[in-house]
Amino acid sequence: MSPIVVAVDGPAGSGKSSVSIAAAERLGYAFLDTGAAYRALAWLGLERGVDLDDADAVVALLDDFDYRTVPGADGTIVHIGLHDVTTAIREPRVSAVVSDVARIPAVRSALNETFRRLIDATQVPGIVVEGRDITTVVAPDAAVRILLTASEEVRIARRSKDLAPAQAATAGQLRERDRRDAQVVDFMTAAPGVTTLDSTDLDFDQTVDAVVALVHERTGA
Ligand SMILES: Nc1ncnc2c1ncn2[C@@H]1O[C@H](COP(=O)(O)OP(=O)(O)OP(=O)(O)O)[C@@H](O)[C@H]1O
Ligand SMILES: Nc1ccn([C@@H]2O[C@H](COP(=O)(O)O)[C@@H](O)[C@H]2O)c(=O)n1
Repeated sequence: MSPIVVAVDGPAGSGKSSVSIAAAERLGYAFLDTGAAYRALAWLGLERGVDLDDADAVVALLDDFDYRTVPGADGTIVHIGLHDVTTAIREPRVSAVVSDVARIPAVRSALNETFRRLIDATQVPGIVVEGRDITTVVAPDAAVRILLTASEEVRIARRSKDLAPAQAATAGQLRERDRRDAQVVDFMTAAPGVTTLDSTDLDFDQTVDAVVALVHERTGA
């Protein structure tokens, strides 16, 4: 049977991963972080010294992109081949270039196919899938579609807390990443049928509660 899909989109630092992981756990659902795949491909490009402005060279990386994920206690454990890149793909140097990879249409179609395969293979009743174009492109027919937002100021402040003091200045990087990503997909305005959840004035638990309540309301489960 097809899983219940909860699609969550939103800008950088809006809480998509952390809130989706917690909501999935409460619901007994699986979780899919689509940004991790874009980050892993960008990481591979950096490792290989590929010019990420060269679309053909980036697309060629897909032939050798052995991307694997395993659910971990704090989120998704990401491997490329035998190499654990879970931490490396979150480094500011990857965040700084991931949009270059994500703007390439052939990359988007290939990764979207991967995401749909992973969704179809879900072994539990549902899956929370988060990214930028899940509500609109990857799973537009999802049972629950959410645009998770928060003011830019609050998102930067939350992100600063995640980073080591030496890296705190890079929290502002998310503004530039949003600007570039928004040229490719619209994750700032809710498409028809998508519910906007603004967490600016909500704490973490209140935000998770709101997602879980919406899933119960929409699915009756
Ligand atoms: N409602 C909230 N109140 C306080 N902190 C929150 C809230 N939602 C998320 N956070 C915190 O904000 C930070 C950013 O969240 P998270 O990494 O989940 O965002 P994201 O949208 O997945 O970001 P990115 O797109 O950059 O990967 C985390 O430290 C998370 O715990
Ligand atoms: N559906 C998606 C998901 C992500 N991206 C790109 O990946 C980058 C990293 O995503 P995070 O969720 O980990 O921040 C993001 O900045 C986008 O460039 C995407 O295009 N579509």
